[in-house]
Amino acid sequence: MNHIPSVNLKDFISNDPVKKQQFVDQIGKAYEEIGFVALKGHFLDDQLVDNLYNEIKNFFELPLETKHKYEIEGIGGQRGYVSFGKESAKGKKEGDLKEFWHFGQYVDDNPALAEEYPDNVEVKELPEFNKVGKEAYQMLEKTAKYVLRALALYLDLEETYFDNYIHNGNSILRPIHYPPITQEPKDAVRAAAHGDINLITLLMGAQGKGLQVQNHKGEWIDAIAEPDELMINVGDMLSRHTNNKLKSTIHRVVNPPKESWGTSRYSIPFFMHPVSEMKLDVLDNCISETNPKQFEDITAGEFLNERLRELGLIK
Ligand SMILES: O=C(O)CCC(=O)C(=O)O
Ligand SMILES: [Fe+2]
Repeated sequence: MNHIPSVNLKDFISNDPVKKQQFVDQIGKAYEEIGFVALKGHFLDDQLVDNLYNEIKNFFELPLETKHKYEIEGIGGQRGYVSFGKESAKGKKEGDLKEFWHFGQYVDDNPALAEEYPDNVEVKELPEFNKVGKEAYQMLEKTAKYVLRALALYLDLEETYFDNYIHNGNSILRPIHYPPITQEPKDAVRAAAHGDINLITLLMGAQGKGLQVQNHKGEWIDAIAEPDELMINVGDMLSRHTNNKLKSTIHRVVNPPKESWGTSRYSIPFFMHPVSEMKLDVLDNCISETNPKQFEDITAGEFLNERLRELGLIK
């Protein structure tokens, strides 16, 4: 496969059972082969998308000393600002050429969990920043819930199988700024090759060149979305849970050609996580003689901690 298939979530949400089943089959097949789809018909409207880009551009343009105020020690970068070069892909020593922000879950019906998650960080200089971030978070979460319902059906589970695991899940909205490149980057890239940690990722901002996905032949293919599409991929948690029936595909963000070094890239992934207690143990119906169990039993919380350590975000 040398392109990313496109699907429309409206087909799934429609009351037409034929269209609904077609969506399930299309996304399931795409995730068994390339692990990515471009998705139309999501719940983000244009105004919200514009507002979010404005807010995050304004944030990243703040003076470094202001941004540093929002870099919180001791929480593995799980909320607030993470400065340039701090995160490196698993197994790589050079930091990625990016800075980013993390919005986390908004819990209002479970005091114990509200206590467990770090608080979201308020940006004082930008009065609309947190409101817009929260709205985008919740619309992406809603979109992800339907995508997971389709995948549950594809996996012969109850349609609402994931609903309880993702309610109040430990998901993260990560606006990323890849600044202009000002000196020879040597081995450093905007985002080195990696697989995502979480269940699924919904990515805003894949409209320009930069994001590349490795197909099963090992070739890098460009992943470019239409203006109204989100790029949505399988992460390692879902790949483990399905015994790699659904593929968490390695992807990267390459540096632009030298004549475009002066331009920034902004992208905004939403990493859909379940609650920490969810068991990622391989589903029985994904084990067979030809595909024996490939992964040890582990919870989502344990798996996340293991990976944050490998990324250099916790010690
Ligand atoms: O910036 C992008 O387009 C992709 C970023 C990404 O893959 C990630 O943050 O996991
Ligand atoms: Fe990624």
